[in-house]
Amino acid sequence: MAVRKLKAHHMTQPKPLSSSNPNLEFDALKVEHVHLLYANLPLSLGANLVLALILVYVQRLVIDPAVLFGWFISISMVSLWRAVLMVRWRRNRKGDISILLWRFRFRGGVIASALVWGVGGVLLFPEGDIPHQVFLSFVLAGLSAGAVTSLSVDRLSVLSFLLLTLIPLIVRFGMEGSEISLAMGVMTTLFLIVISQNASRTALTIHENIKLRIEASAREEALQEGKIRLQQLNQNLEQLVAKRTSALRESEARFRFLFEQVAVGVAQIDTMTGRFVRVNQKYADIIGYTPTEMLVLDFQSLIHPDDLKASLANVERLKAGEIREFEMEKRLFCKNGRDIWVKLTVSPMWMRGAKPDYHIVVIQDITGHKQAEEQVHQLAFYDSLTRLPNRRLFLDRLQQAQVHSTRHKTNCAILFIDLDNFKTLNDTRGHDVGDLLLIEVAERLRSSVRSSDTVARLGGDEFVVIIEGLSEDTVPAAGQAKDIGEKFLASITQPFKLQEFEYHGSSSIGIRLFRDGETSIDDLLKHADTAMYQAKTAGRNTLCFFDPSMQIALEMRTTMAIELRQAIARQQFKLHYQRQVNAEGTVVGAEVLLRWQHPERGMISPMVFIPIAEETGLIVPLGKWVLQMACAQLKQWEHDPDTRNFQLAVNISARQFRQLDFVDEVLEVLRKSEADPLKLKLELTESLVLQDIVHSIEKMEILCNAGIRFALDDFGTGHSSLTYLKRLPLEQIKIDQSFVNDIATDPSDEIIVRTIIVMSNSLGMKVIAEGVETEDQRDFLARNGCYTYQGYLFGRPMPIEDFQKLLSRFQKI
Ligand SMILES: Nc1nc2c(ncn2[C@@H]2O[C@H](COP(=O)(O)O[C@H]3[C@@H](O)[C@H](n4cnc5c(=O)[nH]c(N)nc54)O[C@@H]3COP(=O)(O)O)[C@@H](O)[C@H]2O)c(=O)[nH]1
Repeated sequence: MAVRKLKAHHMTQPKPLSSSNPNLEFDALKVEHVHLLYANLPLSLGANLVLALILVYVQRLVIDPAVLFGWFISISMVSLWRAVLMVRWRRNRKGDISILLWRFRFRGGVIASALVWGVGGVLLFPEGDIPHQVFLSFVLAGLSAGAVTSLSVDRLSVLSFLLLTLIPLIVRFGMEGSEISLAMGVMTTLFLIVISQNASRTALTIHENIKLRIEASAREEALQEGKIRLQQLNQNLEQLVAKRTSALRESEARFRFLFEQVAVGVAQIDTMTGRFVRVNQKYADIIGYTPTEMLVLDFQSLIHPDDLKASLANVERLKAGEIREFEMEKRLFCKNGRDIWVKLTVSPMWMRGAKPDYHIVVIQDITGHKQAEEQVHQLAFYDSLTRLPNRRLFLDRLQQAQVHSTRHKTNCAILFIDLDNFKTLNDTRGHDVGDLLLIEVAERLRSSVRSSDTVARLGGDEFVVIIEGLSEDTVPAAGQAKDIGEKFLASITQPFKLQEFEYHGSSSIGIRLFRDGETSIDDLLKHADTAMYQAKTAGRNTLCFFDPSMQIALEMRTTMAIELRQAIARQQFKLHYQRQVNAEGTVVGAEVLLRWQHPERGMISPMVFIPIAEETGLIVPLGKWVLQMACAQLKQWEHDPDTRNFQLAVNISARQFRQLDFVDEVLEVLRKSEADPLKLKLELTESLVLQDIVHSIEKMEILCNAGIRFALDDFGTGHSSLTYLKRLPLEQIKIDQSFVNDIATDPSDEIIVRTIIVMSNSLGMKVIAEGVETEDQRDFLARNGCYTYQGYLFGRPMPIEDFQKLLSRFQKI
């Protein structure tokens, strides 16, 4: 019987059955027991009544009818009660009455019935009438045997029935006292024992059977339930999958609709290949391709080169997870080759791993905005006629130039340019022609400067130019500014073709040099304007500096440059020789130093004229002359045993060294003079060598191979570095006099000098100190390993005659 059915008999709250739950199993057992008991009851009651009737009928002859009647009524009442019980069980078994109560009631009925039968075994026992006694025994034994079958489901019921039914009979047989009665009693007792045992065993067997059945049912039930649950789960799962699939389809449809209908361009790009994976129509339309054409393109190839770096940097940051998305404005190339401005947003899309698999790119064509912006910018910052920056932008650039000059310590200049007689042209030829002149002047100014310089129009015929990155020193910077100003003057004096007529114009230029932020930009502009008016007053077509001393210095410079040129031809240059001595004070050589003997101004320092000679290029012939003189002197010294081993140091300027034929020229001078190259020492400065280290080394090595020696002049004042020092073919390092000056007083100079000496020694280079003026300085240098000196302590630079005279007088000091 299925457990589900068993549960129906259970009058308590139905509970799920499980073989693993012993309580539930026990409940089910009881239910089954009670059910079987009541199920067997109709037959049992029927048999009871039939047997009672037969018994009463057979015993009527030997037992008092009243007893018989009374007993029969009793058994009938008991049977009736049990029948009622059975009917109620059938009706009410699903009610709320405990199964134990039903079992109790049943047992009550059994006991009552057994008691009546047991009483019957005494009352209906005919004394001395063996056949009727046997019959009675037979009925009761039969009844007991029947009870074993119908009651053995419940051991208590069956045993109590057997005991209560048979024991009175056994007692009665015993009371009879006859041999046969006693034998019958013994036999009935044996029967009782045997049948009780059987009943017990049957009860056990039935119990086990039911238990097995229940367990099997429970297992089957559990299996069935599992199956049902699985089916339900499966069903739920299918429903869920169906729901999700439909949601996904819906979302996909929505996405596709959005992707296609959205008013911006959307594309999906493979992060690995940079290729377009999916492109909506709008995207393709913006850049003039079809979506299919775009699938063979990679995103990078469409980006304008100017925006590529910034774009790739953003993509890298996105890939690295540094940013969640980025937005930028950039240019993309269209299919027709033109570029457009787009506002672009890129966000990552993950499918598999930690790194994004795709990028979603959204673009909006903002070319129109950009053009409008550009127009607004042009109107705000540019002069509409000449397209030059206007006053606003000029002031901004001027501010930037100030910052730049402060940071880099370079000079800048403002050139204020005003066209001469512009008003007359305007009045006579009309504004259109005037405008044409302004446009043309703007173009000429623009083409005369570097793109980094600013040419602006302030209004009318006033132009301003900002020149940045001029020399650090004021006078050379002024010279550079003047050169540019003169270029402008010359350019504007070139004829202009204005419509059909040729116009000859000129301009006046005011120059204001500036170096840091001390002067306000308004003042700078005013100063340049003032200088321009000075130029106008000076007769136009000219330029003026705001600072008159600058003008004077420049003029002097110009004069000196002219005079320098003449000085070579007029042989106004002389060479002075300054001795170089060793630790013992013995002269080991000299440095040649150029002097300009000016007929009016007297002796001019090389500090003054060498920079001008450099600027004008005159240093090249001048330097060659110095070299020729030095080599001739060396050749001469060869004849004297006292001077034969002298080395002569010659200063080489940067411009001279940079000449393409410098090496050939030096070798040529040496060859012609027949001087010993080993005695010639060329002094190069650190900055000169570092300007172009590769070519410097190249040239030095060729000359070195020819026997010429090199010394590094002014060492310590530049960017001294071991790395380059090791690469240079140097014989000697010259400690700059600025360090020597203060070695006694400045501890840091002391350290620098010591370091230079140690470094030179470790690199296997000789070291010489220049500017040695005191014995203390010499002693300090000697103590620290420098044994060659040059300076006023040993002798000032002097003409060769004095040098020779002194040589013969004091070989030692
Ligand atoms: N390219 C060339 N440059 C040259 C040449 N001749 C000179 N110069 C360079 O001009 C700079 C100034 O030279 P000068 O005025 O001659 O000064 C030199 C010495 O007079 C001076 N000196 C020497 N000893 C002392 C001293 O004890 N005290 C002191 N205050 N000054 C002293 O030092 C100058 C030597 O400098 P250096 O060349 O670095 O050894 C100078 O830079 C010259 O290089 C030339 O023909 N060509």
